[in-house]
Amino acid sequence: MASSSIFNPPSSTTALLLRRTRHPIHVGPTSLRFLTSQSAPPSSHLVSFAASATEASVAKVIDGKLVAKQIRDEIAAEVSRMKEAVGVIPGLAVILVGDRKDSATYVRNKKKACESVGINSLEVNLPADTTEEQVLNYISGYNDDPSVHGILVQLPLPSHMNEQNVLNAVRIEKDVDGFHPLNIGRLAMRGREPLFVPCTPKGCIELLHRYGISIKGKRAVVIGRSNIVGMPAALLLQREDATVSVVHSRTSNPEEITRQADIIIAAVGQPNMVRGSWIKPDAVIIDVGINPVDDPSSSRGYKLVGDVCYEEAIKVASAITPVPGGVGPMTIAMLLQNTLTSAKRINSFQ
Ligand SMILES: Nc1nc(=O)c2c([nH]1)NC[C@@H]1CN(c3ccc(C(=O)N[C@@H](CCC(=O)O)C(=O)O)cc3)C=[N+]21
Repeated sequence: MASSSIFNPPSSTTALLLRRTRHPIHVGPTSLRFLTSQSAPPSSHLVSFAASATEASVAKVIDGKLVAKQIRDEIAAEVSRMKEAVGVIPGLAVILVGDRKDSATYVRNKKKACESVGINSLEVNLPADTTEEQVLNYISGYNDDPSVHGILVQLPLPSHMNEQNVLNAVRIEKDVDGFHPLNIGRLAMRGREPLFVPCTPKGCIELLHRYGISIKGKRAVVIGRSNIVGMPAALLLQREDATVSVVHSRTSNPEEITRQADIIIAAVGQPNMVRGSWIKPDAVIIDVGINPVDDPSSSRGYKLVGDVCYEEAIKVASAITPVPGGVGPMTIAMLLQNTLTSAKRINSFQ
């Protein structure tokens, strides 16, 4: 498998990152797969440890929580630099309609994340029976508010609302979710640049970059074709010169197609759907799914699992994102990054 390893030698940033992660790995022209061991052996033992490698190996865990923290630190430094230089503090407005518990949790996490980097957050919570017109009024107010650089309408919206109308109303210069059709259109076109890229797919690609995993020329399979993850993820991978297939609910042979992938991005919302048998040895797996499943042993009564069967995948893949602690924290970090980018652009600050 060494010759088909999709890893490149890491940049210095990556090397730093890898050193701080749980598993020591040898990075270089050969494969990154290494021995089964959840706990890292001391580095001085690594050689003999690796030399005895014969059978079972386990994927490297891609630590989204750690990378997200690094990115938040970088953003915090930029936010204070901008504040000192031009006196502007980036502002993010979040509109939440209805009382879905998961949405409320996400919005709370976004607010906390804003605070942690010095971004101002404005939040409006509207009852489920709010009219579309009222939501449009809020958007229009934030569109015109110079202290707001990003506007996020938490999805899903209540069913009586036309999501398309609402998303189209966000000024493209403040569309930090990257959901405006003009931003998506530019993402799809060669030679064009969107103002913003959707946060979750952007976070997936950022993880690959920061772990030194090359995308160019690789076979990528995206499982799921949603507007917010699957579709933009496929577009982004294609922009990165991958050869991309999209597997969806009407695909007749999803397992066979997925098994050809060097890189898998799973975003379907089906717990443990992708089994070990779907995965080519040494593939890299980015698991976007965040699915609650019953777990009586947990204090919450449930636990979160991905779209990929982690226990099986970790034995086959070369690297994998965990759930939680993988893509989720990256989504929020990319939202903060988009908000900072927006504030810089609006104020012509480099
Ligand atoms: N307009 C809009 N933009 C969004 O970006 C958007 C949205 N609507 N609607 C809902 C989804 C979902 N989403 C998540 C963000 C972070 C975590 C996250 O940080 N999860 C953590 C913690 C999970 C936990 O323990 O609860 C983790 O995976 O480690 C999860 C999910 C953003 N979304």
